[in-house]
Amino acid sequence: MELTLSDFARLAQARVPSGTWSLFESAAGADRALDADPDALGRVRLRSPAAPGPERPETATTILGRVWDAPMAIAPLAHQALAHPSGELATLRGTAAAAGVPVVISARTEHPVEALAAESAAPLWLQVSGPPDRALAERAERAGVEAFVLAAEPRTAGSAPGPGWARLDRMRSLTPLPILVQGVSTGRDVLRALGAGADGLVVAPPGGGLDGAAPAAGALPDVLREVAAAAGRVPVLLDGAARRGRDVLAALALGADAVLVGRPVLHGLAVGAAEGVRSVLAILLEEFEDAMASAGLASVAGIGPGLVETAEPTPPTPPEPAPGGRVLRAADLHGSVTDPVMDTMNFLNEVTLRYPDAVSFAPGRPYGGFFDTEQIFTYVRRYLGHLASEGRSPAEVRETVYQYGPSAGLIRDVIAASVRADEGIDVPPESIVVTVGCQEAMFLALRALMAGPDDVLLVSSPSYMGITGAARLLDVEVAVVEERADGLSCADVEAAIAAERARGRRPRAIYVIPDHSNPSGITMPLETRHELLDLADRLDVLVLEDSPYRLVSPGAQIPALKALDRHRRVVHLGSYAKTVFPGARVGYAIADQPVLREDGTRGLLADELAKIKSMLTVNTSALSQAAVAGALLECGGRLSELTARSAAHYGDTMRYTLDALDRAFPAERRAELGLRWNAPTGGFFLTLQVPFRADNAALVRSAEDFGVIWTPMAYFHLRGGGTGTIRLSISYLTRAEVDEGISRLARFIETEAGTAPSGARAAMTPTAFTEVAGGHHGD
Ligand SMILES: Cc1cc2nc3c(=O)[nH]c(=O)nc-3n(C[C@H](O)[C@H](O)[C@H](O)COP(=O)(O)O)c2cc1C
Repeated sequence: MELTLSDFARLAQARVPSGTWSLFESAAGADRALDADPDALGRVRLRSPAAPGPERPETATTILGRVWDAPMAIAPLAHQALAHPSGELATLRGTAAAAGVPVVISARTEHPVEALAAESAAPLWLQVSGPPDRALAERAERAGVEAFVLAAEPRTAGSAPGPGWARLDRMRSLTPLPILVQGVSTGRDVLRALGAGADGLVVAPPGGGLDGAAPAAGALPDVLREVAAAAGRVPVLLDGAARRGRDVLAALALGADAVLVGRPVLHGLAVGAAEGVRSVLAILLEEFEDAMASAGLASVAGIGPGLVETAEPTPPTPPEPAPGGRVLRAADLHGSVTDPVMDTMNFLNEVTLRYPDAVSFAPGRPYGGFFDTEQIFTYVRRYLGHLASEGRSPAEVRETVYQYGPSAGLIRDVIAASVRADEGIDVPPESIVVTVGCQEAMFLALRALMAGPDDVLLVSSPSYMGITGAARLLDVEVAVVEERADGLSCADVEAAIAAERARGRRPRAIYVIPDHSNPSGITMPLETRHELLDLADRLDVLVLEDSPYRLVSPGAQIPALKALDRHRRVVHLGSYAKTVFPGARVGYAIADQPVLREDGTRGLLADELAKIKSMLTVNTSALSQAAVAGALLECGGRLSELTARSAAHYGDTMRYTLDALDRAFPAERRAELGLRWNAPTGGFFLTLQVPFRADNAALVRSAEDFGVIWTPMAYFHLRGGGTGTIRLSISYLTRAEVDEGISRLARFIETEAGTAPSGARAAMTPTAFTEVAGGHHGD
């Protein structure tokens, strides 16, 4: 008869004194109650496959860069000598004999870490409780420990214990090894842990929160799902409750990456020392293989939420691989998929979703108060009427909107007239390509200009993520020119070009946002614009000018670089997202640079961009182009007339926000705190230098304790920096929201600067929260 883990439990109970047995059951010493619901995983219903999987599925998995034989590890266990005198040493031997999986050594071990390491063929992780200790961290590293597990702070009756985040910070400063945080049980815990630099999470069963927050109310599957969803790419380990191989499968299907096995190991130890531990793990592993095979799974990567049978409809899940089929590994996909540049904003978005009551200074989206659904129809009709007035027949008008259209765009003439009227940019329609948002214009320009591996794009830093993301997608090398306090310096650009050339590279273009930049809010002075154009001419580079905020900023604007461009050095990347509406996804490129082809014919760079576009998006939606052209025609091509109201609104909100900051931090207080901000004359963004580290951890504290969200400027610095600066977007907020938001921000800043008592949120009235509800994704 094949033994199961419950057989081992029974045998163990018979062997150990009853006091020891009740200690194991209650786990006195684990600082928390175990298993609010011991069969939580057993009750998870798994779907049966259409066809069985291979008899011996692949159980190996990669966690924190190491391959494990199976998605399980040994939980931290004190008191092992009560199960068998050889205790942890036998556990280490038994584990190594069964499978290459880590053993987490309890913080309460009685053995020096060196002695355990000497005994261990299994990877060792070390649990750390109490204040992190440099000497121990160093000894552990020297002994070959591969990761640390930061124990949850003990709960104390009636009082909330310290959250333990300072310990994580401290531990982070002591070791380069991965640190996993134990005891997370809510999405909020996850955000805090990730914000403080955790490399992995150990999920507490319901009832065991990390920071003394209310114990997770949900059942284990819900808790696990929530944590796994918030964790993203960081591994999630479920702490306990696996009693059968099928439980391991259920845990993984709910989102865990592995499970920690506790008491079954003690049972094995009590029954047969190292051999008992080996048997227990071998049984669990074999059962796990069987469970995978019955679920039709060939490998651990194929385990997903689709496996779980649910009563209520589930959100769409990634497709299961066909039985016996293969799954794609992210590591085999283009590097952009896993590049942190590509998901910098995810954390911010996650925070925004988690704290919907916070006032958010993060989103760079236009104010919605001026949108009017009917207007879309008016605009489209206006453009169709315009086509008819140009002599097109009804059939031709119909074809224009219903059919594919020219790749370069339908509305180039309307755009050419508009940029002439508004900006004094005098270019023929043929030099324009209408794109799917400005993002496509960037993509086309980079694709056309960046011909080989030596070509480099210069980008002023802090940088807009759209351009660095597009460069990453295209494998384009980026060289950074750091902005100074007052913006880009041409001497720095020249030095960067020289440095790149000295490295054998060919700088092709520099990307700039000259007006009210995102993210810094800085505007390039007129002299610098002339200087930059001269420099571009002299050093034979192009300037990619992206300037979406000009016409939604109050007052006269400094001429656009393209308006000053006498030698066709500027490719202007236009956007109608802020001026008309972002849902249209219409932008454009002005690329009037002459191109000499191999056959001696000439064309414009715009022709080449259109060629590329024909293979990317074919053409920009005719309906969207019609809506935008209709808007331009409505105002006689003068977009500035259409945007006069929104420009005044944004200008007013910017001034209002600056005044609110002034009131919150009068000059003297500002100086005491070392707090500074710039005062943009337009655009959506301003930046604040703050006297503390404005990182993800600070952002979570700000959202959670003060109800205010902002963007860390460090997100926009490609080569590090910006850690003491935050970006505030004013575009989406009403005056009431600005008032509330700045007063919350002020309390947060004072607290971070160590000058005000924490817990300010508790002092706020609940109505203050509900009145200003509304958090949104940032960009
Ligand atoms: C006797 C005993 C000692 C334990 N010691 C620790 C410990 O030192 N640190 C810790 O974080 N958890 C400790 N635990 C909890 C286990 O790590 C594990 O989370 C728990 O047993 C749930 O897993 P299981 O359901 O597989 O037993 C202990 C549990 C038992 C039964």
